[in-house]
Amino acid sequence: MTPPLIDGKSFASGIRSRVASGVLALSARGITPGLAVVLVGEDPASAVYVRNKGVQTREVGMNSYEHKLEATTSQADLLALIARLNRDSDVHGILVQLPLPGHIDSDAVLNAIDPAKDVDGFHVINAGRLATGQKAMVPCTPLGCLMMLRDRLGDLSGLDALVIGRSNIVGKPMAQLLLAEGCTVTIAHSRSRNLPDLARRADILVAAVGRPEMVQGDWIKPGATVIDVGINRIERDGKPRLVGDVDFAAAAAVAGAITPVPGGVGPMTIACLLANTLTACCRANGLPEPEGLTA
Ligand SMILES: Nc1nc(=O)c2c([nH]1)NC[C@@H]1CN(c3ccc(C(=O)N[C@@H](CCC(=O)O)C(=O)O)cc3)C=[N+]21
Repeated sequence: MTPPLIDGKSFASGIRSRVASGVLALSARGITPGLAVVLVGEDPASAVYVRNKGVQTREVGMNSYEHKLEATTSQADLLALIARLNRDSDVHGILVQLPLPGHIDSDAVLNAIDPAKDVDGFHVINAGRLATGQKAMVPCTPLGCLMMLRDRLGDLSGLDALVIGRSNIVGKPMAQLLLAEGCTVTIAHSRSRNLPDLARRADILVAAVGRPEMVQGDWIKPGATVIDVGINRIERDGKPRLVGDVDFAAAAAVAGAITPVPGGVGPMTIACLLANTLTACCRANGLPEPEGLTA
């Protein structure tokens, strides 16, 4: 029996059409949400993301502002650009593509973004708001994972959730969201002991560890919902391939539901970036937030 696949691609397209309706409703008031993306230098992982993003921003009717800076750009120049975008009332969302070059202090840059425009949800204020149950901008990848989990499982309260990965951009905010949903949350990482045993207890398993196919089929509790956040470029049989952090074929034989890579979490991340930009724009204009697009 093949388990139900969670089709992130079609889920994301549903989110985008709801964002597009929200954008259309704003146009009656003469408001167009604007998203500014700042890229410093060139990183291959970032290139994947940026390729799809500009197109999709315009597709939902938003303005897209792209700022491409040299890899040698100084931190002061980058901070000056962010200050300008913070003041620009046409810009409702600001995303600074990570990773930044080594000579730049990422935390200083992320914390310079106006928290109200922080559509990535990486500002320490937004992390703190999320952790304390206050209205925050929620990081896009965990938000997309939560939407898919709610859609699949309905009420998540009381379920055992394992998050593998402790990054600020996925693992930690994912754990906060699941905790807020009433899950019993375990946060593990690549060096955790007894990872297979922890995994076997999990009704919800979120893999965001960045190790190709690390999660094995026999780690999966039968019927569990598996969310694979990993996007790893590997070579197999001499061909470049994109794989997740989960051994998909083996896990799919046991899981109740599973996200593929590609076509799972990735497309949802971009859709949630657009959702967050719409949310930020509504908040900035004192309008009610779009329903079903926030945490
Ligand atoms: N400030 C910041 N915020 C981010 O959210 C951010 C970032 N920096 N830096 C880079 C990573 C990477 N990332 C991806 C999002 C979607 C896909 C995606 O849509 N992937 C497709 C596959 C595309 C392909 O075929 O190569 C999929 O999974 O189906 C990939 C990667 C966001 N990131």
